[in-house]
Amino acid sequence: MIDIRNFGKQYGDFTAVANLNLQIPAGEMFGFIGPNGAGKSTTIRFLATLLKATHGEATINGHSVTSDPIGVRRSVGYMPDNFGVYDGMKVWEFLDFFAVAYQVPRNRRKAVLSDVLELLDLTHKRDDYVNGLSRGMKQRLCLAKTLVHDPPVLILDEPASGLDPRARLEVKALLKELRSMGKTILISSHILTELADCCTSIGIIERGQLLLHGPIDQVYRKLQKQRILDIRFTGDPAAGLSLIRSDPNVHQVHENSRSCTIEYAGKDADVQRLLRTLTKADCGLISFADKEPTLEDVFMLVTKGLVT
Ligand SMILES: Nc1ncnc2c1ncn2[C@@H]1O[C@H](COP(=O)(O)OP(=O)(O)OP(=O)(O)O)[C@@H](O)[C@H]1O
Repeated sequence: MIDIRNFGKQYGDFTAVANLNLQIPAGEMFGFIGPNGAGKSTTIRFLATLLKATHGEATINGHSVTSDPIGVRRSVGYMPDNFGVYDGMKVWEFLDFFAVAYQVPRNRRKAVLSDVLELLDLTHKRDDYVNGLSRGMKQRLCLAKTLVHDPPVLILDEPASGLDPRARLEVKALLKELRSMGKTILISSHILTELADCCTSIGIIERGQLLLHGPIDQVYRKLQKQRILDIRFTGDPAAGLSLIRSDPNVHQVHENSRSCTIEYAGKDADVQRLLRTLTKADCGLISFADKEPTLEDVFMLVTKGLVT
């Protein structure tokens, strides 16, 4: 369980994070989502006991980040957004180094390393030099080192950044496997779709403010009052667009050459009425879709203040 109470961080006059309150129950995979500079790493570094808060407190599995940092470090596997690897070190030496640092008993180290290498599909790279690994493998190795002391909680700062689509999928599959092993996982990203199908709950942060958080289905439900309509026309969309704009439930219209995406606040009956109006008007309507909101949509709506 991760419990953050009233966390705030100031850099001089600048507020990087303001009064953040967040509880993540054990066994969750929590997606911490926000654009660049939103305050994700600041919060994560505080949880990893690497940054002093201006105010507030957090506990991880009952250990206070401020008064029991050693207890926190024993419970947490932390993967930073930027990590260094050491020249002239082999993959197994890198992991062994962290196993020693985390006081894994000598007689268990060999087995732990072999398990972790197996889990991360790095066994065949055991004797390779770390600095010769591809970026994706380095990333996997960094994830491997967060697991050597078998922590119940993983805090991962953008673990898939800079990876190609296939390597991203591999990281996602791994995270799912770690969750099925009972780990509580906090993972940050500025790419929403990356987290859509593996997180159980999400929080959206922007400019240091946590705008929305909760179980993923709850966040989707909140969105239902705001829907996205995707409308296409065969020819000039001007006539259709003018009808669309006259509907009071239309919040915003994003136009393309022969289609538009609408942020719409109406209920099912209103959507049906708009569809009927467009069909009757003979304005070249060729498709009309009431889209399932994606996480991207949630993010855009929340950060624009349309969903609270
Ligand atoms: N040491 C520092 N001194 C001054 N400002 C800082 C410092 N560290 C972070 N900031 C500022 O605090 C804000 C939050 O930064 P943070 O790194 O937490 O964002 P982030 O959400 O992790 O972004 P990214 O996705 O780019 O990593 C940013 O505006 C950043 O410039």
